[in-house]
Amino acid sequence: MKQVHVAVGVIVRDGHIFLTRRAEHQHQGGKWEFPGGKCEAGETVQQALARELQEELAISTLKSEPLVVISHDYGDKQVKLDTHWVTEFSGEPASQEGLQGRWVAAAELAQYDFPEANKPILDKVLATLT
Ligand SMILES: Nc1nc2c([nH]c(=O)n2[C@H]2C[C@H](O)[C@@H](COP(=O)(O)OP(=O)(O)OP(=O)(O)O)O2)c(=O)[nH]1
Ligand SMILES: [Mg+2]
Repeated sequence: MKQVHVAVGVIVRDGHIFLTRRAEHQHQGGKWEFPGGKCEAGETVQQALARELQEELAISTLKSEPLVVISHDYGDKQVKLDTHWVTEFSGEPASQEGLQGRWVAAAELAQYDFPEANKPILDKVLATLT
């Protein structure tokens, strides 16, 4: 099965992370996630990240750096989560697609239900911010 390459942004400001909630009809629906989406043909992961954050949250990414890359097999779908810190951006994140979105304190991230593949991302984020 083909692996889906996903650009994922951990948007951080003042010890808080911006989370969005996946729509019920989507893969891993209802779970909280770090914003992002699939890389399109011919795009670098940074370009895909900037495009997705513009589309989903209407922010412009000014500075990002690699955090971790995770390959995970959900059985029905194989994903590669190419995860980046987003440390500088312009605009105020606002969920554009009718989805829920909110700033969450790092110490409260563990209370949220994330997709299975996110575990190592959470561990790294918590190790860095708490
Ligand atoms: N953006 C994002 N995706 C994640 C995370 N964790 C995780 O397993 N994923 C998976 C869910 C999806 O299969 C894929 C994200 O692609 P996407 O945001 O374009 O998802 P999508 O639902 O539009 O994809 P599709 O149904 O059209 O195939 O990566 C996460 O933290 N953020
Ligand atoms: Mg998405």
